[in-house]
Formats: sequence, C-alpha cells, structure tokens
Amino acid sequence: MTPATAFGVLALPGSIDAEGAATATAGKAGVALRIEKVCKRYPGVAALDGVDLDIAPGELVALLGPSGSGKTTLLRAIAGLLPIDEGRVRFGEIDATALSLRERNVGFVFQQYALFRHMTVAENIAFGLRSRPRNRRPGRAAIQRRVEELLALIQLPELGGRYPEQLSGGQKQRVALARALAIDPTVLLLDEPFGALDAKVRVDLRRWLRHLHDRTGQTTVFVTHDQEEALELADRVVVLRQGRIEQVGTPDEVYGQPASDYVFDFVGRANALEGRVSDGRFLAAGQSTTLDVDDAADGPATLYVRPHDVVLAAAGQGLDAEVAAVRRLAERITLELRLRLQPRVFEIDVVATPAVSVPSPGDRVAIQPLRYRLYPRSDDPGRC
Ligand SMILES: Nc1ncnc2c1ncn2[C@@H]1O[C@H](COP(=O)(O)OP(=O)(O)OP(=O)(O)O)[C@@H](O)[C@H]1O
Repeated sequence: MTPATAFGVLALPGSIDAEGAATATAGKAGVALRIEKVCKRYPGVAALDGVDLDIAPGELVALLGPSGSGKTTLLRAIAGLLPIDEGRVRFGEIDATALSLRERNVGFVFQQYALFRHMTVAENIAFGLRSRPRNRRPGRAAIQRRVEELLALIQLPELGGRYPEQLSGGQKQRVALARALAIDPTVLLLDEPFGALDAKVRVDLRRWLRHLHDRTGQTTVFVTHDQEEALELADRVVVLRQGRIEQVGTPDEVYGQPASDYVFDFVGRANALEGRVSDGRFLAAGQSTTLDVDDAADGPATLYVRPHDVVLAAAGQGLDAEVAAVRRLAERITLELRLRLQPRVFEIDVVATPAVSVPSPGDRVAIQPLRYRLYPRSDDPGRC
C-alpha cells in the first residue's frame, strides 16, 4: 500500500464538497458507524469472528487487545482496505460494505508516518484535496486556506514549507493527522498512531489528540495495544480477543467492571490467585484464610485483585506472603510478593506515611484483599 491510496477522494452524500473544503473543521458532527456480524477468515484463523459494534457519531473509540486479536483487521474492514467474508459495515444510513476506501472517504493514519518525502508539509496536507477529480477539487486558494487552518489546528503554523525529514517523529505524526483531516473524512481511523514514538512524546500526543478530537467532533477509531493509552484517550474501549469482542465499555467500565478474567488481566494491573471455591468461600492454594465469594459455584477458580485493592494486615489476619522486592515509582510504592503455591507474583501498592513502615525484601507479611472478582470459566465456540 502506498500512502496515496490511504485517502478517500470521493465523497459520500453529505460530506465535504469543493466549497466546503475551506470551511472550519471545528464543530462538525461525526457519522455513526455500525459493524454487523463481520467475519474475516485467513487460513487456519478467524481474524474477525462475528464482530458486532455500534459507534455513535463523534465518539472516540479504542480497539484494544494483544497482538493477533484482530484490531488492525477490524480497522481495515471499517476503512474498506480489505474485503470481509461476511457481515456489513454501515456509515450512518449508508451500507458501505461494497464501497472502496476512497468511496468511504475515510482518513487513515498509519503507525509509521507515511508522508510523501518529496513533498513539503503543506503539499502533503493538500494532497487528498488536490488529487480529487476536477469537478470536486476545491480551488487553489480554498486549498491553501484549508492547509493553513489545519497547520494551525496541529499547532505547526510555521512549518508548512518544511520537508518530512526536517520534522521530529511527533511532528510527522501530527502532519499525518492533518493530511487525513484535510478531506473532511467521514471517519478518522488511526492504526497505532503513536506506536513509533518514545514514551514522553506518546503521552503528550495522545492528550493533544483528545483535545483535537474535542474540537473536531470527528467519529474516530484508533488501534492500540497499550491499555493506558486506551483508558486515557477513549470515550469507549473495545477489548478484542481472538477476533471477537470481549467487552465494550467506558474506560471506567472495562477497568472497574471487567466482563471476564481476560479483560481483568489485560486492562490495568492485575493479580491472580489460584484456588477453590467451597460453600461461598474461596480458599487460595497454600493459604488457610478464606475469602467470601457469595454465589460462586464450587470448584477450582482463579480470583482476580487489583494491586491498589489490597492492604497490609496484622500477622495472621490475612493471606500469608513474603516480600520479594520493593519498587518505588515516584509517590507509589509497590511490593512484589510471593505466596506459597501461587505461580504468579502478587503486587500490592502501599502508601508510605509516617505511621506505616514499608516492609523490606524477605519480610513476611499478611495481606487483605478488599475488592476482588471471580469469573466462571467459559468455552465460547467460534461463530464464523
Ligand atoms: N494477510 C494475512 N494472512 C493471514 N493471516 C493474517 C493476515 N492478516 C492478519 N492475519 C491473522 O489474523 C489475526 C488478526 O491479525 P491482526 O493484524 O488484525 O491483529 P492485531 O490485533 O492488529 O495484532 P498486532 O497488534 O500484532 O498488529 C492474526 O492471527 C493474524 O496472524
């Protein structure tokens, strides 16, 4: 794929026309997206396995999941960059399933900037408008106004005359965004847009993108495998697993009420304790203290706990553990604990106050989980 094919130049009814190209981006309402029972198979794998997803106009949605879970495939299916085997993709009232990328008029940003090296920043941004058919191409002055407006929007008003190689990675990615926005896309699709940037620039740029989105109101879908990025940036997070949606929810919902052990483990920091449930009590392997788990069915189970939902307890008043390591990260202190017969390290966050002395490696401690979750084991057969 060359960058040139990443930009739609034909408009869906109701999207930007030649005159509209020069109008302000701010305040535009986005279009609704509907993904219906979408399947995409490759030999030996269902990359998308019956995906249903509704995205509201103007929403900023993150596709989150580990490598191979289907994030990029879903984004490309929305873009029209790859044909799907079954299902439908709707842009508002329009069935876009059979439309090409260009006809869908999407703005697509790749992880690696994909700017044209031989064009200036301004020429790169103008590219999608300039390559429209003559009858839909805005005039030279309108394109120039649009480019200036976008350079201001991405906060690089002075850099229109530079070439991509004269920009930092973060600046290049902002230009890639401006180029995608220039055509006033029906939807904005971003594939790991900050993946190639260093940690500090990533954090700055994602906050910047959130502000930009709040101004433009464009329906936006972005792929990330970084749960922190998804939680901080998105209105809603779609957690994918092996081509299926495991949970869709606000950042608070997927973090605070994970629908499955998979989501609990993938979104946020998690501890897992292996054990058994019997008569509404969970007994972790290697422990004698039990935890109340009300309605859980009897049998082997794994209990999930966040590091900040555990406190240190008096000796004999909780689960028995040994401190393996102490990590200090700015104001947060994390204890890495070993529990007998438990395969995973167990982490807890402690706040050091004058009244609480932080244990040292080798100390024995008792811990009390305050909030925790058990999930039933499920085997979901494939749909495609
Ligand atoms: N062109 C292809 N041919 C064969 N299999 C493919 C192809 N593209 C993707 N797959 C498979 O489809 C599944 C989903 O891939 P996809 O690239 O969507 O995952 P992802 O979540 O975006 O992963 P990553 O974070 O590594 O980019 C994987 O098992 C992958 O190996």
